[in-house]
Amino acid sequence: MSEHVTSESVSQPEREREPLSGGRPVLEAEGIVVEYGRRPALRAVDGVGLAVAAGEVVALVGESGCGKSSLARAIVGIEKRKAGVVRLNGDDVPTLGLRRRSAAMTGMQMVFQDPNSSLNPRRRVGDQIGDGVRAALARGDRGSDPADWLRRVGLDPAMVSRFPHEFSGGQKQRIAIARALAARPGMLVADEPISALDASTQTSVAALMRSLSVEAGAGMLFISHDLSVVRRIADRVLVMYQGRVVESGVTETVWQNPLHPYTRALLAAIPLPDGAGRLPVAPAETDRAAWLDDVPAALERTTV
Ligand SMILES: Nc1ncnc2c1ncn2[C@@H]1O[C@H](COP(=O)(O)OP(=O)(O)OP(=O)(O)O)[C@@H](O)[C@H]1O
Repeated sequence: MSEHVTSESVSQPEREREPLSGGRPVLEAEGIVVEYGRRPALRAVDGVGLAVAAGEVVALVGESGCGKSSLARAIVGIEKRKAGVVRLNGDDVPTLGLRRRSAAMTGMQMVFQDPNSSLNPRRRVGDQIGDGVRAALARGDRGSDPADWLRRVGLDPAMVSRFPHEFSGGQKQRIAIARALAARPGMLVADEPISALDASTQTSVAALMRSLSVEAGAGMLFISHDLSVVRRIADRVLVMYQGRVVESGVTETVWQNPLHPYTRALLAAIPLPDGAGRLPVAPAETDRAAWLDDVPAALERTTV
């Protein structure tokens, strides 16, 4: 599935830097390092920097275990950073526990993979969307009507007093998205928000996330294994491999002309219409070193 990589084949042409495709940066992260355990520590994120502009969708892709979730959690501030800084609209984002973070950092909202664990089964969906509305009000932003949010995510506003179990998985994820956006965040971080959904609803939920976040002027970091959805909704893409961003750029540019061998392997493994094909398996140990050595050239065009 993945192409053969040798030390000769990894040298890349120098590329120009791509501008941000949106406006001003809402999120800036520099030198993020996340480690787990001790002696030896596992370095899950190894010095990643990125920026996301207001109204821009940036996708984060890479094989399982490459550090995407760790990076997302470090950005939001619910994972401890060993090093690095994160700024939201110029203000430092501290690392806090989940509960303290929700109170302090409503300017950045996260959408998780499983809406069953992110929604409270015992609270009416309108009340849960109301949490988002109250967060916006607490920051001095405009309020909004939870029922109207249901309408905006394609659900019947009359369902506002129902409980989560009365909705399908895709509908629950729409409710989680409504709650996040009702907080009027500057930045939405979505960690595999469509992978737990039926294939039939994945694309529509992803497209909805894009249209609502763009409309709200929020930036979005969108983590997904589904490269066809990524191509469709992301302005830019970051390719992560073994804790580092090995390539980034405007989505279509990366698709048409991937510079890094790992990106080429990743794109070559896009699932075929019949469902065959998967993300590439990791290369042999010798090739791993070569892939990581190749990072600077592929990042030349891309530093954000
Ligand atoms: N809480 C933790 N404690 C110890 N190791 C962890 C923890 N969370 C993640 N890891 C490890 O860190 C590495 C990166 O994991 P992470 O979940 O960030 O990857 P990922 O790219 O999001 O994977 P996936 O696509 O499968 O969700 C993996 O080796 C993982 O086993």
